[in-house]
Amino acid sequence: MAGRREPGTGLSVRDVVVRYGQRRGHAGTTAVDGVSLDVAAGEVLALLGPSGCGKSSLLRAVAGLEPVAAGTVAFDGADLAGVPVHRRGFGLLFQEGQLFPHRDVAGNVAYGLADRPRAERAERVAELLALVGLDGFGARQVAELSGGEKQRVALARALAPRPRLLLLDEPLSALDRGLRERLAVEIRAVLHATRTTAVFVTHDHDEAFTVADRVAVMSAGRLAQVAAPEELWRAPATRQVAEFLGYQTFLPHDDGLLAVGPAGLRVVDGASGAATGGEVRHGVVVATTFRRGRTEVTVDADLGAGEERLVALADGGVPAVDDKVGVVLDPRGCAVVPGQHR
Ligand SMILES: Nc1ncnc2c1ncn2[C@@H]1O[C@H](COP(=O)(O)OP(=O)(O)OP(=O)(O)O)[C@@H](O)[C@H]1O
Repeated sequence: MAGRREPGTGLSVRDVVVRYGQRRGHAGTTAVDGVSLDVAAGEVLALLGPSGCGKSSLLRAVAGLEPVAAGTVAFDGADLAGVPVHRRGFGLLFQEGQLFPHRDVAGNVAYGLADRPRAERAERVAELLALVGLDGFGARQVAELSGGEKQRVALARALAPRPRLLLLDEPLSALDRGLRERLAVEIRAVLHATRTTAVFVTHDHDEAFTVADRVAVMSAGRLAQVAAPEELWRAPATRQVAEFLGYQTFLPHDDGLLAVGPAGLRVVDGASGAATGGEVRHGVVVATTFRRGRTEVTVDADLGAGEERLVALADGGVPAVDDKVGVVLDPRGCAVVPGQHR
């Protein structure tokens, strides 16, 4: 029934459309094109997709920052049409945490707690700072913080009033890669410890897989697939989703297409190649790169879809540029995209 609250059912997005620049004689841009999505209470959902696919527009529509041209956004069964941003009970966290420069760290975290008694406020601020790993930082000035510390403070500030939904828009993208990876793990831990329901927008699939219980892949304003990280990786629904996740090439397969992932190819010498039992293809080494404790070999090879430049993992020794090597598929790094043949 419209308007009735159903506690604990979480976020429900139905057939939502977001358009920009629509006026007489101009069709405008359709940024979100009929998206339906549910986020259960306590669940963390990542909205993943390439730049311009409409992730931020969808998040902003859920927040109430962008009008919905069609469809509904509801929380715990109550339609949010006409409910302004500050009345939704949602927390927001953006790329640049937008801390108040003239307040200290504690003052920033306490921002949403103005209506609480002083002692309770202080206790909650200390609790949140401990949770984000910034115990004792309360009196520090914002200007004295590193980029990662600022985002931790922004997270603590967003969580302090116990929002019923936390919306995060690329909160880590201004940070360097190592820090981003560490903070993604921390954010997941904090969201789970506080049982916060959250939607996390990112264009980085590793980040989405680290943070989220389920990942919604968006493409050109629509949802391409919604699944748990392992399932998405194991069974991408379309070639487009697989490409976006980093599957590097696609080969004919009885049930559709065989998607070859970044760990789906190995460079082998003759003996170990034969031992795998798989067909050994031939390739020529273009480059080798040592990354994350393993050697990635860039090879030109024909796996059956014409000669392509591919990345394979070195099983044994590191080959030299221009070496002719054997290349085998490793099924553990491959997935079948069902029903697609090109
Ligand atoms: N305020 C706006 N006015 C007009 N068009 C907009 C506006 N905001 C976004 N768009 C357009 O809507 C589409 C979706 O943009 P959106 O920012 O939602 O995508 P995104 O997936 O979040 O991309 P990014 O990761 O680059 O932020 C794009 O074509 C964009 O150019």
